[in-house]
Amino acid sequence: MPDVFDVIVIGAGPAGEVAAGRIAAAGLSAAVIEKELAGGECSYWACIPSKALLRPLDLAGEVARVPGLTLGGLVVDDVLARRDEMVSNFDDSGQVQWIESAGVAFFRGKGRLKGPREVEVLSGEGSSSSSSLTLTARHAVVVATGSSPVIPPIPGLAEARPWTNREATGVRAVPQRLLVIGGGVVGCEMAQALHGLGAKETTLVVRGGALLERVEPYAGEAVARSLTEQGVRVLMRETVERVERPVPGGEITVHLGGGEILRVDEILVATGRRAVTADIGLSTVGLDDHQPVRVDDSMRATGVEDGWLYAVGDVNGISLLTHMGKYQARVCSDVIVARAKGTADDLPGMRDLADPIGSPQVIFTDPQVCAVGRTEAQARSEGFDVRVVEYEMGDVAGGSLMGEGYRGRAKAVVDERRRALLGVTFVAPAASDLLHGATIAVTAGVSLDDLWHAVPAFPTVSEVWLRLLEAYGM
Ligand SMILES: Cc1cc2nc3c(=O)[nH]c(=O)nc-3n(C[C@H](O)[C@H](O)[C@H](O)COP(=O)(O)OP(=O)(O)OC[C@H]3O[C@@H](n4cnc5c(N)ncnc54)[C@H](O)[C@@H]3O)c2cc1C
Ligand SMILES: NC(=O)c1ccc[n+]([C@@H]2O[C@H](COP(=O)([O-])OP(=O)(O)OC[C@H]3O[C@@H](n4cnc5c(N)ncnc54)[C@H](O)[C@@H]3O)[C@@H](O)[C@H]2O)c1
Repeated sequence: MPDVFDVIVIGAGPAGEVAAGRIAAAGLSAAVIEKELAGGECSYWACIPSKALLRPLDLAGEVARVPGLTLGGLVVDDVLARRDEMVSNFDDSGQVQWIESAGVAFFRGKGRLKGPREVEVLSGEGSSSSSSLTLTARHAVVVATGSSPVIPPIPGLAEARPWTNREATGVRAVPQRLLVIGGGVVGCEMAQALHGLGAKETTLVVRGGALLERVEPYAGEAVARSLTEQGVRVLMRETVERVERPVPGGEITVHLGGGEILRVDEILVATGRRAVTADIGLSTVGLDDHQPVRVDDSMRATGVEDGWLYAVGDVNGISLLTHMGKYQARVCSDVIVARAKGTADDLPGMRDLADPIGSPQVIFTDPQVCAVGRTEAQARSEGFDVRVVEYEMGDVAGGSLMGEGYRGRAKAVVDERRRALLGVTFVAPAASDLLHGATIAVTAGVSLDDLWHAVPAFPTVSEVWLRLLEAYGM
């Protein structure tokens, strides 16, 4: 295997894989270094397993709304077996095969910058068979090392060996009594999944007054209501003060700030994630290794002489979402290839225009929260001339056909000056596929006058688009 490549990518998660594959497809030589499993957090411990656990619960909700259908019992072992299949039983040989078939050299080991354009690959660290080699990049190094969970400094918590997203998505035996700390996306999705799979006593401790703080407030309220109806105990404005687990693996005693004492079998910590920047040698090239790697809109790291370093995905801290990391990787690869070949590096696809608009996201709770662009509060704080329209999704014919008790709400944030959308949110069961229409409208700045001619089919839930325009006064 050569040790000089045009481009070296550190981390083979979704962002790193896409970057390496696209660079090789454009004719440059590329290497990717992975210390765990090719496919990254997303494939084995995040998006894929969490959605595999949530899917049957989603479907159960759908079936329960339609008279004439009876739901059979949920067979938890089969759900877990399907999850295992979806994560390829934690075997990444298929992904490695894809990487190699794309013409990318794959190195298993820990990648660490040694200086400008030089990356050390450490294999078998700590073992007697440890080895290291140094790779050199002719043009660029791309950091795609992702993120890791933050464990808050609560006395006794780290010693109690709490679950993170890894143990939660990889669950083998569902705990009867579960405490979830954090009311963000992971907290809400995993509280729903684990409660639905048998964690009868699930308590969600939220330090603020709302769930899902980054989306429209009504979305967090709808999810809080629904979790409560499902039997999850949602404690707002509550904190965990202290934790005791005297016997490893045994019962945990949790002291809450409000004075209550809970006894649980497991704690899931879902209090956000931190960019993986420590111990990857950023300080050897003059960068802070405690912060996300700051990049410009071509994904090039700022403050590095000669501009040979790039960062895509969670590690740059812009949007912690797989599809956005992969989009950034496409932008970054095309820019690197253009700069290497000396061709124009400012063509339309070569800048990150999507992140500043507000990345699309689906939160797979029941109801689902599907949002793109700015919330009303963001738009107002940025000084836009805002008008808001809302519509009850159960009131469109397609909505009522979804079943009894189907409820949902759509909200559009309009920029009055352009008569175009700044943001759209749908909060309803099974609404995920409505989102891309909104993403196109918001990203392309389609005017409401043009949207009027995009006639939604009857009787689908997408008729809510027409109702929103009518509510606006069209
Ligand atoms: C529970 C959960 C559910 C989620 N669900 C969704 C979802 O439904 N949709 C969505 O869009 N996003 C979701 N996300 C977010 C998504 O998982 C991340 O945004 C995505 O994984 C980021 O991709 P990445 O390639 O930047 O990083 P990662 O997926 O973290 O991959 C980084 C890779 O780099 C490797 N690496 C790190 N350091 C080194 C090193 N020094 N040398 C070599 N290799 C290294 C790691 O081993 C890893 O394989 C979820 C996250 C969680 C926690
Ligand atoms: N469906 C999806 O798209 C999906 C699913 C899961 C995760 N993700 C991504 O993964 C990222 C991480 O998710 P997350 O839920 O871990 O982070 P988050 O930032 O979404 O939520 C963290 C929550 O923990 C709370 N918190 C922080 N510190 C705390 C403390 N010390 N004590 C109590 N509460 C505390 C915050 O107030 C917040 O509510 C998100 O940015 C999200 O984009 C996406």
